[in-house]
Amino acid sequence: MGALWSLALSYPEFLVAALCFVSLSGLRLAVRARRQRVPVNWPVVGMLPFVLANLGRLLDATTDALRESGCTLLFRGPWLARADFLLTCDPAAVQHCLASNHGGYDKGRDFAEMFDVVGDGLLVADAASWARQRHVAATVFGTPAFRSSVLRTMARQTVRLLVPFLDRAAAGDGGGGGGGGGGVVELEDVFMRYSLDVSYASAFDADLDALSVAAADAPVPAFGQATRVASESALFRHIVPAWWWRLLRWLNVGPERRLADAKAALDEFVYREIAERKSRLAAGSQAGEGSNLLALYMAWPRDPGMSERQRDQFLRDSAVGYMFAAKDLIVAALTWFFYMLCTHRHVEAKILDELRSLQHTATVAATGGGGEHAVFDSDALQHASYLHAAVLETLRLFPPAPFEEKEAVRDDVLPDGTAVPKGTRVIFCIYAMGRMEGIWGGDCHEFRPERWLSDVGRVRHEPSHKFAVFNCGPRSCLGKNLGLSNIKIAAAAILYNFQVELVDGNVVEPQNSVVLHTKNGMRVRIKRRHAA
Ligand code: HEM
Repeated sequence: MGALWSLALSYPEFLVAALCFVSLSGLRLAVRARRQRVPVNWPVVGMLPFVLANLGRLLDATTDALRESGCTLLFRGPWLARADFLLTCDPAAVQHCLASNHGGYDKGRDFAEMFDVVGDGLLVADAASWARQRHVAATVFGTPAFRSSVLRTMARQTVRLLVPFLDRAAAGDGGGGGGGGGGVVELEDVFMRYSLDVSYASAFDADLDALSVAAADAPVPAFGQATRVASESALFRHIVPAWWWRLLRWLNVGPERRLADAKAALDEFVYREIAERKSRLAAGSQAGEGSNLLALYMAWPRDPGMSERQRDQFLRDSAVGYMFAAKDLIVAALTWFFYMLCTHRHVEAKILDELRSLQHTATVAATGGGGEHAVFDSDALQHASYLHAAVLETLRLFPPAPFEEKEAVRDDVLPDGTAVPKGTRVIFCIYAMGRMEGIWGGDCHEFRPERWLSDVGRVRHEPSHKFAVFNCGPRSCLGKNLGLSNIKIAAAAILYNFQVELVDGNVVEPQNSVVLHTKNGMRVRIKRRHAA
């Protein structure tokens, strides 16, 4: 060091030249960073400045970067942070990694650690453990009694909770007040409570009533909030270097503390529920029977190699995984669906026409307070093709799970020739896929349900490597049809009976999370739709 310093002092022109070189390189990178949308790879910090500079619009900035890089780019994290990953929105890569070469890609131990709130459950399992759990889940989800019980639960919670809650809000009692008739509600919060009530009842066969009129002003139960907190923390763990969030976890501060509290809330609740059922079963009651998720999992023959503790943990991980899979994604889908309808009134009008033509199939339900409302169940909505198309179009632009992630278990090459060394994390940006001209055409940014309809008005099928919202290949979503039914049942009930208008000044934008929640919620005015 001393020798270098004396050399620099003896030959100052070297020092000046070195300084000029460093400054010019820095300047060149800075100009490139400003001009182009592809992230610049800075010395030491890698592409982290791109993330920090775009924190307010991470998904759109990532989409722009992918568009400019031809759909695939290598994201460089800070030096020594082991945070490099391959980012892609190329349907051929999706097909290759998630379907045809599925065995070459795992979720990976890093992912399981980042998403440890679901324990060793299906959502993070790999290899033999995944195959075993997938088999159990596919059997449970495929049980006709389970499916019809979940569909009944969706319609029941819509009639007894969602519609009365909004009816009360429309009468001006929904909190938030304000002029213009009707009442103001935060719609994403309403969906969070509703979806909690649906998934809770289908998992545990008990009513939580988080959306009851009586609970309107109470905070969402800790159990319900926990899944959302965990999703935000999972993204945080993806963005910052692993040593950083591990340190925060060790210190139990910041987002890691919130995550620990969320996990404790989930554990306390689910383990208590399991213990109660077990003791009722031991006492000879039929409490463990039924077609709810926990009962079906408890009835599954126990693996002889499993201890009682491991069995309880398996039940806990399965129930928590179900709440993750089934709850927050529906909330995000419903919220963005109503955002799209509020900003595309002509689509709303077409759905209403369709629902009116199906009016004879609706069930009329009393909402208390002397009011009556029409509600459609999943059978009644079988023929609502335009509604279905509008839901798919929302999911294309606002996929509830905006990213999918895998790790290469061996060296591989993507169809476009990109080399994937063993251990590389590959992140599929599903959000960007919905906004690529090369995939959906020049009008890909438009909300146009018609793109999903054939000439005779039938819903068009799109291959899952192009529309990967429910994943693609052997790990595809097991609850796709149930999820779509839930969205349509809730959406039809709301649309048919109420007008929903965005409250002025409420900017609705995506939050940085592994689930596409909104950043600040969505405040809307609810009015009764007298003309219905
Ligand atoms: C709009 C609603 C939904 C969307 C967009 C959605 C999307 C997805 C996606 C992207 C995955 C892959 C996750 C991964 O591997 O990282 C997945 C998996 C899964 N989903 Fe869904 N889902 C929805 C609703 C549901 C519902 C309602 C259920 C249950 C009733 C459900 C059950 C599952 C299960 C069990 C898996 C795990 C499959 C496996 O790893 O083998 N999903 N879903």
